[in-house]
Amino acid sequence: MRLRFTKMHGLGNDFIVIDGISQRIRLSEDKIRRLADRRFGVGCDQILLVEVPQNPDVDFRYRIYNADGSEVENCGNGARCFARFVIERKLTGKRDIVVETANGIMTLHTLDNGDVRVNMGEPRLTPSEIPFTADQQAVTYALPLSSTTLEISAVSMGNPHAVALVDDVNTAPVEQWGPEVESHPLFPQRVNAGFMQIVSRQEINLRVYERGSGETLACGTGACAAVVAGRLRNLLDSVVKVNLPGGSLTIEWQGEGQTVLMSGPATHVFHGQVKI
Ligand SMILES: N[C@H](CCC[C@H](N)C(=O)O)C(=O)O
Repeated sequence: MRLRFTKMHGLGNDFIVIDGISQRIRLSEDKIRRLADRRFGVGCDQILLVEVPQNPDVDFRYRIYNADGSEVENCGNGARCFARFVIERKLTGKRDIVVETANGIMTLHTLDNGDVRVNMGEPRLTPSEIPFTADQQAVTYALPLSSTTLEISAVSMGNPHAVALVDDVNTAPVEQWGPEVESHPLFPQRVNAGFMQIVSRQEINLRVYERGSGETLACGTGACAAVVAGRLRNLLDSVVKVNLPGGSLTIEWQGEGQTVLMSGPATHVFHGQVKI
């Protein structure tokens, strides 16, 4: 079949967005991997598949797939791109768009400057919710790797994140540590691995080796998880500029019991069709 899609990105974290309402499609893991392949396919970090909402109180529903074909619960950069997608296709005239993903319901707010602000919900910190194997909840945990032991925070933004502090993101061995953390046995559903450098109490540098996609130029849920981890360690204030290789996001978290707000850009690249 010929599949219509829209290519988009959030700070270089790139997506194939598919309208699964006007075109009936079943995405097998193999089809996802072929579409996401940067040489044999279109190429992307994740695929967003728009579906008819199950819940009458939401405007849209979409599913999220990593490049390796795994379906996931949440995607921060994808949420911003989704808002841009439905606005550009005139599927809504709303400034506040209520969407449903596997993680639950989120509100996407379009800002006057073209950016999108997403209420990412409350972070989950109990090991069973992440999921992470630990005797009890703690601010940090020791995570043994083959050549070192990392001190990580474990945070769920609907999807699991391990966040480690590094002195300099540019010299941190992300290529070596990332894959080991991603598939560490203490994370039964694997994990996104964030490497955070504290610049000040209002700014961090961050690299993320994403579960199912490898290192990306930006990770929205990873930026949220890093700020939560930094605040729990009393290293950050409530509004933080997060510098990722692809650009910067603003993350706000007032503390436990509060939701995390993420603001940043979403970019349309091109419309396309592909035979699958
Ligand atoms: N790789 C992530 C999903 C995409 C998250 C990221 N692209 C974002 O912007 O939050 C996971 O397996 O949980």
